Amino acid sequence: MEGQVLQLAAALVLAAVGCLLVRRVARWAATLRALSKLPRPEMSIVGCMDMMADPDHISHTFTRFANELGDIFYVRVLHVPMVIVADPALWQAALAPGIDLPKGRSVYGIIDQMTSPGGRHPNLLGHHTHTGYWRLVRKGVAPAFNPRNIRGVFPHVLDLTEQLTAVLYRAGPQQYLDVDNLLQRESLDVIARIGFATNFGAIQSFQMPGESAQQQQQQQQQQQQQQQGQGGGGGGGVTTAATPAAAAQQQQRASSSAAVGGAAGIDNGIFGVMAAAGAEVVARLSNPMRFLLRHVTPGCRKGEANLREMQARMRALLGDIKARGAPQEGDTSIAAHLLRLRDPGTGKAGGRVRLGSGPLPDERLAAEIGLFFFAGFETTGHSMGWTLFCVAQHPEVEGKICAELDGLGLLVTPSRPRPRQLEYADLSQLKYLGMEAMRLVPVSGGTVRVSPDRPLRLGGHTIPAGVEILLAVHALMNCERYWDRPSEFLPERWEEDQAEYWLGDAPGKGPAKQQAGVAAAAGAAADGFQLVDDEEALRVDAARPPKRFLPFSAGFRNCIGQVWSVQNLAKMNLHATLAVLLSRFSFQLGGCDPGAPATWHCALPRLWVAAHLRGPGALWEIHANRLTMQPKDGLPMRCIPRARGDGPAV
Ligand code: HEM
Repeated sequence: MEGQVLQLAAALVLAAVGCLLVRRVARWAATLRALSKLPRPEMSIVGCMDMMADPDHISHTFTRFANELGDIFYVRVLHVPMVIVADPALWQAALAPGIDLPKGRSVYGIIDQMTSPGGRHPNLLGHHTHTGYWRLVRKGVAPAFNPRNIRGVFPHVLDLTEQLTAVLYRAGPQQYLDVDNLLQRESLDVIARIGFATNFGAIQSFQMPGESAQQQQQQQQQQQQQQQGQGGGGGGGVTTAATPAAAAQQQQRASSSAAVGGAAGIDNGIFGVMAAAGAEVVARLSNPMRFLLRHVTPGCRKGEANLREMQARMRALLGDIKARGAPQEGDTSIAAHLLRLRDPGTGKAGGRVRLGSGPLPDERLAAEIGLFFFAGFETTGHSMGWTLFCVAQHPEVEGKICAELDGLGLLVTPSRPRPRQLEYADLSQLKYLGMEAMRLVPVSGGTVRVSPDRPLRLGGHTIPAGVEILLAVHALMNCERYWDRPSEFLPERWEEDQAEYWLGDAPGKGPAKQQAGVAAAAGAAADGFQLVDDEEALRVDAARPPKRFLPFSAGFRNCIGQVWSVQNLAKMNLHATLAVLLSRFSFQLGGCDPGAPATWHCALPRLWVAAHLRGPGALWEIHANRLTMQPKDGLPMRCIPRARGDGPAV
């Protein structure tokens, strides 16, 4: 009798599992049937394996598909379909307030695994916009990034830039340095300093090629003493305050530096810890089995250990912050805003997160701190690196930047070896830095959303429920339909009025007709995006032409480092650092120069970059297996001080 009951139970369980499987397979088949009306690139049965085997970066692959197939198409990642969108109007529609599609878990779930053990405490980035948790954190922390606060932390950025230039001066003009690595370190130190009043010492722990650890330590000590002596001034060629604003800035820099300068720093190895954790995220994205095998195979165990190490560092940093006591009233750092977060007590906390009435629990705070570093340092560092990469290959552009800096009295020249110091107000005068390299080589892949629990009309196509949609930023900003000569580095394109917007005319076919463009964009938006059964809910602001330049994404879920449209953290750091670097140095790429060490040459020349970025024979690879778009083997450059008079003619 007992045996029969067991058999019956087993049969029922099997039947239930079978039903579930059949339903899943039927749903999957229906999804593919519905998507089959969308264009799809030719692929073998294993779908994305072809893309993974493709040595090109996935962002370039999607741009190529967008040029060939149109603004919306789909690919299969093994059996899982993903819709790719490259059209500005559809981007605008998908991110419009009131629509704002939920985030796709296949990507953000893995980022959660980096910031909390097993991804148990999802961070800000992956939460749905409509959850109480996302609103609480985003609204609570955004003021740290408002223009007044960003202006206030400008002296810190200058101070760290001085540390960076000190490394370059120390290296001398003959040495090749991995400038991309240094710029990431600078961005990491900036976030640590201004966000968490902590000295990570990532710039100072940069090891010069051929330098022993002992020599490096001595250099660090010397540099620290020098900074304390100068009140944080650093070792560059520019320390003179020419205006009262600069004098006040210098004073502020001295006190800001002193505020953190004495702190020992969590650990100099932090840069390596962050990089190893980032690498594991990427490994899990291409192979989600790594999570399941995290305690089994040696490789997966190591990857898990790297994530745990990063989490431990973030918990240690939180402990350090809490040990300072409750944040002061005027403290506008990210840390202070995080510590002040309280559940408003609406009882409407969304998702799986239940907020109590007290402060956020430590594990959530540590996860958010980890996210701010993860989201901010590589993105900003590589964006600066790519700008120098492009500028180094375009002497005419470098000449224009120098002319701009010279006009402001900021350029180091043989006759002006100690120009005045960069001021916050100068940043808005620098028109030539920034945008074009971010368009051509956007570091972020875009944003991954998912069609909600009802089918979606997008660009005239029906997308079934639960399908992930990649708003592909490289495709958007490099598509031939929306840009004139998209694969060329042409900073002058930003001199045109409204260059950020897609105004409707096909590029290269006559002047943009704004009115017609707006109408076309509005038509596409209204027509192109509705929930099948809820059109009214998805009205799009037809008056606005859609943007075609969105490196920071858009809408509610745009980058918090870019939350205000004026100078914000990402842009301020990028502009200030590049202005200081280019006013003092000319950068020469390794690989363009017969004197460059052979190890910097790519073994297999990847001609995409050479062809597209017009490098004079530069054999550069973009790392195909990284989340952010980054140079494969770093960015070897010689940094030639301008005061020697061997920079470009201005
Ligand atoms: C050039 C530099 C940067 C670029 C290109 C960039 C780009 C982006 C993009 C595209 C997103 C949306 C991601 C998605 O939906 O998947 C994003 C979100 C975010 N970024 Fe940035 N970012 C930069 C710098 C920073 C900095 C400096 C910080 C802060 C220290 C930061 C913090 C964040 C956060 C917290 C989010 C999530 C916001 C939310 O979901 O509400 N980013 N960023």
